[in-house]
Amino acid sequence: MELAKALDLIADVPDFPEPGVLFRDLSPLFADAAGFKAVTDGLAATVDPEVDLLAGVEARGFLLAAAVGYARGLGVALIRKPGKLPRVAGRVGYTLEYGTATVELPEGVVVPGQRVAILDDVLATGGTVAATCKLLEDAKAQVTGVSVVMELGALGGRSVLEGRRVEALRVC
Ligand SMILES: O=P(O)(O)OC[C@H]1O[C@H](OP(=O)(O)OP(=O)(O)O)[C@H](O)[C@@H]1O
Ligand SMILES: Nc1ncnc2[nH]cnc12
Repeated sequence: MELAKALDLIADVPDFPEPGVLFRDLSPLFADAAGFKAVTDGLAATVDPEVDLLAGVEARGFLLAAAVGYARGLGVALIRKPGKLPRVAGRVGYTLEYGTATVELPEGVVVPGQRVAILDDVLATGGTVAATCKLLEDAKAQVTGVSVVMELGALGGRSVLEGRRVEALRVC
């Protein structure tokens, strides 16, 4: 499937999870075999060839990082929401378009000096990815870039990540 057609499978849902938020729901895209493949291939092409490891952000980022990791022969660091990890190497709090959140890095996953690319579905305010960059850099990893399916340009995520390589398959 053509990438543009795959991206058209993303549904816009008004007023979720709260009034005023236009939620970009990737569920129909993930459920479509050809669409999921097109987006996986599109994201895989954005990842620097020199990367050692991918980082996927819970929960939707897990699917994308796993698929791209398989396509590119790379492992995945699971960047998790609080309370899930038995051994926490680091923790960073941040604000989201609709609330506050925390991300955690598991122990024994990142080796100092490793080059890591971050994968997620949506870049909105950039809070999640900025927190993930800090988490990885606190662990002495080198963040090579960020790849997302959709960037919500009006929410300014790219400016929060100034100086970083940010690749989006679609900017809305
Ligand atoms: O750029 P930001 O403003 O930080 O927003 C983007 C983040 O928000 C969504 O995750 P959410 O926290 O809703 O979690 P989920 O994937 O578990 O649904 C999305 O999957 C990104 O991770
Ligand atoms: N509008 C939105 N749609 C989907 N995921 C999001 N994460 C933050 N804002 C979002």
